[in-house]
Amino acid sequence: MTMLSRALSQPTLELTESSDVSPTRTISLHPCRRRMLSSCTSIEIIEPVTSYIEERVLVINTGGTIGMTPHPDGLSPEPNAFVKNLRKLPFFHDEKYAKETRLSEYYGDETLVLPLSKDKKRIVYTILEYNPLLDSSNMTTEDWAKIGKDIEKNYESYDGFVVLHGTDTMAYTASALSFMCEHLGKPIIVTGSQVPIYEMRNDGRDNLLGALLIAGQFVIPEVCLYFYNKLYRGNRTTKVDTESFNAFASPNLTPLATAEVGITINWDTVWRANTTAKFQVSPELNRNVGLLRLFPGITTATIRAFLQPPMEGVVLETYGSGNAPDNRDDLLAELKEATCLRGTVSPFYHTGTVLLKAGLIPGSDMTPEAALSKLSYVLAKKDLCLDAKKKMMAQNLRGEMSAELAGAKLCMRDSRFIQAIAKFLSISCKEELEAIRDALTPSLACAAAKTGDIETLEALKEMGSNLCLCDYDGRTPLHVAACEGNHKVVEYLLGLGASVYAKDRYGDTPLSNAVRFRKKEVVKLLRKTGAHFSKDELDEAGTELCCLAACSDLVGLEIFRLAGADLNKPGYDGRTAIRVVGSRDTYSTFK
Ligand SMILES: NC(=O)C[C@H](N)C(=O)O
Repeated sequence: MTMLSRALSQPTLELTESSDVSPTRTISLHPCRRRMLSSCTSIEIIEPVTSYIEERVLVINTGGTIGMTPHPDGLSPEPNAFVKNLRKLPFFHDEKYAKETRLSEYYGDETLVLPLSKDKKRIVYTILEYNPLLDSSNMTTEDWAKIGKDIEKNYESYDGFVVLHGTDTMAYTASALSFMCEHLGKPIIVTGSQVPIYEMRNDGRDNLLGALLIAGQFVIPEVCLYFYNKLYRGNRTTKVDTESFNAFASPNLTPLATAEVGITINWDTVWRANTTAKFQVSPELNRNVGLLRLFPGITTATIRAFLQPPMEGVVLETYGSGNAPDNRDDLLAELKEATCLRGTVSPFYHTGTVLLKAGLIPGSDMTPEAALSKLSYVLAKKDLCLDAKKKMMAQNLRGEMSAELAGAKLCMRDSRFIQAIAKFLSISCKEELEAIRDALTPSLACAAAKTGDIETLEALKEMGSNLCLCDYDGRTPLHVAACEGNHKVVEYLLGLGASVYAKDRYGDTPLSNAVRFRKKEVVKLLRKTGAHFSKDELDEAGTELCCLAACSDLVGLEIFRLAGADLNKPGYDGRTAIRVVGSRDTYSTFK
């Protein structure tokens, strides 16, 4: 039997399952094999291609030095050159795999594939190039909104997003995107370079490769900035150097990841939205905002002029830890008149408290870029009154400022269980204790999720463990709870920011698990949180729906429908599930 005829015969072999309690049996063709089958016109022998998990990344190329070439007036972006050039570089495109799996026929010429990663994943990436490509100094809030809307439009088709961008205003764009992208569950990584990727010595290749590998392999639900082997939270960054490859700093937050011999993710630092709402983009931004930096001798006339309409909000950059002159009543009176936000605050000095008394909102340790874009985002919220907007400004929305430590937290070192293991293994240093914690707690949490034991999950959380982490098989407590249909546990984990996009080693998400085990209520809950089938699962659904229809498995069909599958999607032979049913009674029940 050829690979093709074996694959085609599977649907009929799998048609028999239809009970309410047993899992839905589905045929899972690897994306590359499905591509090969879909482009076949006649039966032919297909050489086996080893199946690895494919992850899809959308690269939005907005411009910047990374894709610039020299022109008489200096460097400027070169249109329609980027993909062509990457295609020629073997570490950016595996031509052999692409040919064998008919990548271009399926996804188009703008899609390339990286060589197999160390973690045995294939990153298939599509480049969406903007026209015109921009030097980032020319970017406006409209460009930020366009990026946001494109991500929203393509959100369900990709596992992660990379935004290629100039470095000059990259920290502003990353900050703005972090606020505009509400309830984000997938990585968005902004990157670029100091030297064009076309030059012999450049930083663009490393930056792009690192960003692609992280966006394709790790579910970091944040807008990040990747530069010079470090992944930062985007709204914590600022450009600090125009000459060095190490152009960005994150002054008040350690990197989320470092890419050295291996890629190490600092999961404890990753920000997770504690919401169970679906991803959406709020592209509206208020442009009547400003950034005013205090300097010795600033006049009240300058401040007054700055605060004139149409100005609706101002970020005040102060001295040191949030100080301003306390001997300048004229200046304080001007500020009192306005509603401002200042960059950082410490009630340590009298010169610091005067601004609080003048009614300004403390900005904690936000960067000016983050404070300004946050203000612009918050002021654009039409349905909020001024007080609500002020409150929102003081809240930590996307990890843009350091949270106050809410009392001493029980840590792993206090756990008798871990202590006993540490003693047994003669371990005492913090790093080793944390390594034990990280190795053991995902499995313990999965076990608790299986039995619906929220108390144990809570205890593990109290001990400092991250309930969103996966075990040795890539399975998270959410996967397990979804399989078991433990609705309460699923709700609890989603509330802690567990990712509905986490994939286990077989490429399964909590949603595909809930569908397989027919956990209808969990499917509904996961969908409410934004979970969706991947493009490949949707493409494959037609055949699976036909299988279910052939044995009148209404429960299975209903679960697929709830999970977002289109009942009109044709199967491998062009027939839809509705045609397969053939009986009016059955048809009317699931129409
Ligand atoms: N390195 C760079 O990308 C600088 C360039 N002027 C830009 O911001 O687009």
